[in-house]
Amino acid sequence: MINPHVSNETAKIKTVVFGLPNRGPVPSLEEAYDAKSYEAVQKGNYPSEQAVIDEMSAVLNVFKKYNIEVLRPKQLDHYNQIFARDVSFVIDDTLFVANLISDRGLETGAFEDIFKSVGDSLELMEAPIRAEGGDIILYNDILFVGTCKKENFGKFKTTRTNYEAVEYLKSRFPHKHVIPIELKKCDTNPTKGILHLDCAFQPVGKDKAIIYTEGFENKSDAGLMQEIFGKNNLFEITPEEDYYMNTNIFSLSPDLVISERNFKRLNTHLTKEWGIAVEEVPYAEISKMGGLLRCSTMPLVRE
Ligand SMILES: NC(=O)NCCC[C@H](N)C(=O)O
Repeated sequence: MINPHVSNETAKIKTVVFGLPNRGPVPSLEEAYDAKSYEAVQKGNYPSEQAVIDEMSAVLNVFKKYNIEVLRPKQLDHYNQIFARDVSFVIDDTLFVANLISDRGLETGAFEDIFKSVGDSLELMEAPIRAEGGDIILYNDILFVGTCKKENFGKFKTTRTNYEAVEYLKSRFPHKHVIPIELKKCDTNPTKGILHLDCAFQPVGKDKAIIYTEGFENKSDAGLMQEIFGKNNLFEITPEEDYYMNTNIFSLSPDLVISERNFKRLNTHLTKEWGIAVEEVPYAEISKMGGLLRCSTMPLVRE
């Protein structure tokens, strides 16, 4: 029996669910459900099965090095199971089952044993609520929820978390400040839209964050982040860095992260300016499917 517990993005990780290195068949343009996959299909450079296996093995080695307990979903046939983050998410002591986009619907069943392992600490997000873990970002008494302009929900495949989810989480966690962040959306051009909130923002350390404010629909949300974290505690990334998903690293503790080896400016800032050690891994191929390190990890227990 596991007692799920996560209240922020950075406390020492004990147990993590890590996606499987199955990328499924290469989708057609019509089947792609995020802009980076769309672009990779269009350009003919969708990652190979072997590249995905190699990149995820490098992350597994880091988990092993730090004695982190790793759980895996059950393997499905011919299905993309890399991005465990979105399938479910822990808020405080409850494991929520996401209500995923239907294109990813089979991923939930593959988590059955993980859901069973938490006993009664399980709760379903049901229609009309739509929510995916990439949009849920915890910062202790603050809960950031990535969403989009109300009139855009359902018009894009990259709209995954709706205002019904925001309202539900407000009532479910009355002691938390639930802050919706509207994201720009575009299904075909990754430079014009943001899939999930963790593709434009993530707290690191104890009081800092990596941020891409150009991905936010409202300028006021950039101001709000400055109020919460303070200007010097925000590392603003460039459009090019966002294209490669620099916000989407994974914290093992407040002073240790796993990051992509090509994120030179970010990794230098983390180590030299913020005293956060970086385990560098190759993950650039996986980024072509619209997710990176946060997206493929789902923390079940942090300290
Ligand atoms: N949290 C995330 O941003 N997850 C990445 C999911 C990528 C996947 N291709 C999707 O569109 O759902």
